[in-house]
Amino acid sequence: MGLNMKKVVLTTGGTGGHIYPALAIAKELKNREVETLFIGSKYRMENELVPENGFDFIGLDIKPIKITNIKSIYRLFKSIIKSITILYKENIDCIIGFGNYISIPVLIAAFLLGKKIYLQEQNINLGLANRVFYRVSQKIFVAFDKTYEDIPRKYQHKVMVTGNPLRKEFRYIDREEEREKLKIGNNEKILLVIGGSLGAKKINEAILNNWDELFKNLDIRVYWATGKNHFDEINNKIRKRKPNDVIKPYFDNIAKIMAASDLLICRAGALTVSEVIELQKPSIMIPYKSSDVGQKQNAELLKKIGAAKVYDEDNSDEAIKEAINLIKNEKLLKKMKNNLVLIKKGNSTLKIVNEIDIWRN
Ligand SMILES: CC(=O)N[C@H]1[C@@H](OP(=O)(O)OP(=O)(O)OC[C@H]2O[C@@H](n3ccc(=O)[nH]c3=O)[C@H](O)[C@@H]2O)O[C@H](CO)[C@@H](O)[C@@H]1O
Repeated sequence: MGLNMKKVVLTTGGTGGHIYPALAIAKELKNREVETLFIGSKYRMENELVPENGFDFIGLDIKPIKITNIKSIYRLFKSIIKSITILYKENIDCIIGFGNYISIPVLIAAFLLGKKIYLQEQNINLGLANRVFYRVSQKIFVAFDKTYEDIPRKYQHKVMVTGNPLRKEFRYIDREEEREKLKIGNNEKILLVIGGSLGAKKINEAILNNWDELFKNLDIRVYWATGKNHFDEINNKIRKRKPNDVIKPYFDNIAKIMAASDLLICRAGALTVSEVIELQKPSIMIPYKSSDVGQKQNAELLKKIGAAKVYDEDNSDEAIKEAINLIKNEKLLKKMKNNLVLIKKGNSTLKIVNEIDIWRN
């Protein structure tokens, strides 16, 4: 590693939705011979996902912050001090925060040390961490035009609408080629069922409730990611399945399956939404209920342009029934697909990396 190499810290964690965009940026930085270091929580999935992708990672003792709990405040304080030590020693050129509480102590440390801060927001609505820091950031890269509404006019010059950085596989992929590789018949319909990066209990239950009906539809092949924690239970419960159905805890090759699919049943996590837009896939979305994570707004955007049908968690059963009908309605599927062209954003990773100012330091 050269003495004069530039160095960028990426702080992120919690779920795939916050980590994958950071990995996409890190890969592009690596292409440009910029060093990177990830800082996240030692308790969450970044702890494995980041090193698996070949990047340096430091996991801190970070847990959700409860301001009424002394122990939680003490832990926050400790992670700020630790972050200051790390950032000081590493002599970094800038830091990029990807939202989530995990980024908070690291960004506080960066602010105290006067480091350049950039932010990336995956969701339509600005999340809590990004809400705290946009004032002191150089720029905030957002995925959707609507996010402007969450930022006062005074700070809007800091906003750049780039779309979400997606894994590279999503950019260079062809539906027909992937269908051929998966040996999908001409009349076969592919239904992809995924929760977020951790799976979705409600969606799983609804699929189980409607499994007999799905089984009867011989022309529907189901690809179902249950989430790692739910897999064993589900696998034991299902007695009959069509030979082509694929049930797994998680698909590592999701871009390929998504490209090959005709319809998705999914949560409305920001990354899933951006991937669905990029590959122009019709979907039935069942957003996660908690208002903290903004999935409802993400889903509404697609509904508004006629690209997705949206169901409340409590109506998940109906959503599955609708999917079984919709997947046979080629005319409507085509229309939904075409409506997505309107909001495609192009290569966000390049736009962001081009904009980061580390060369003048
Ligand atoms: C419960 C929760 O906190 N959810 C939040 C979390 O979502 P979460 O990380 O769960 O969901 P996202 O949709 O943003 O990302 C999921 C990612 O996992 C991938 N995937 C999924 C299943 C699979 O089998 N294989 C696979 O690769 C998807 O392709 C996608 O890239 O962060 C998002 C981004 O800030 C938010 O919008 C969500 O509200």
